[in-house]
Amino acid sequence: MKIKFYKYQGSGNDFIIIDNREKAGDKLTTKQINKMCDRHFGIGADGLMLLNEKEGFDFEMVYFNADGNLGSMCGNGGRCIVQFASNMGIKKNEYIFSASDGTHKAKVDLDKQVSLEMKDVPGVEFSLDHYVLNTGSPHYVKFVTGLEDLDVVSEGRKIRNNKAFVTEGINVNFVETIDDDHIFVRTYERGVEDETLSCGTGVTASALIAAHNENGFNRVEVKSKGGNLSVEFDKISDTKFTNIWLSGPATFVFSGEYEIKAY
Ligand SMILES: N[C@H](CCC[C@H](N)C(=O)O)C(=O)O
Repeated sequence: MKIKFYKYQGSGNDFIIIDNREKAGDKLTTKQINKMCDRHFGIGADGLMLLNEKEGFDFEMVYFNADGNLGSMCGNGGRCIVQFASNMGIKKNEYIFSASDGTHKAKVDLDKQVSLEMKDVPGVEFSLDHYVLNTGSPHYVKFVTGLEDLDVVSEGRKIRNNKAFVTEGINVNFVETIDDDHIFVRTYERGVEDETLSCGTGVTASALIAAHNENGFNRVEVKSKGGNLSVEFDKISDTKFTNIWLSGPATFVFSGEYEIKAY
């Protein structure tokens, strides 16, 4: 059986998207999704998304990690699926869609940048050398220097697999401060079990922790290996954030048909 797919990328975080309004992707198994995301035997991607119809929303986003399992919220994926919806003829000034962590608003700018409202962050756990918070997905944030040369895969994997996180998994972000309102972020992603070129929920988590204004409005520019993003938010206190918007490019790359094997 063949399935039509679309490939998108948002700051180098790349996704397969399936228009599932006619339920073409409903029966995909974990193994099939994993194979489609495989960079040697499949299309290649960090994750796969289904765009579903949902009553009361412009659409629903269902996100799978490259390992084929359902993931939690994906910030770059969310921005890509909004661009996809727009390209598929779902035109809105402001999108409202449903995802694993709740309702999201989004906007596509004239220059095709996509801004996505992330869920509020009600709490942050502080530890001696790192922070843990949930921006739709769970994130570990650690400030470092010399990030360009850090072995993110082995350092990230160690943290992701330590006793506290091994069962649920966690995404691990290493952050270097460039100046007051610029940071550089590299992320080891659970479910991909590798470094990705950018992780939207990770960039968001890192920006919240790096906020330069004590309270009130903040804007943090974030460099990732795959491109630049910005995060705007209102900081209520050191642990509470609201009105969080992640913005950056989200681009169609190619489309095609994939031959699905029976696994
Ligand atoms: N790449 C994604 C994060 C996916 C989260 C996933 N790795 C999980 O923890 O289930 C992003 O742009 O936010």
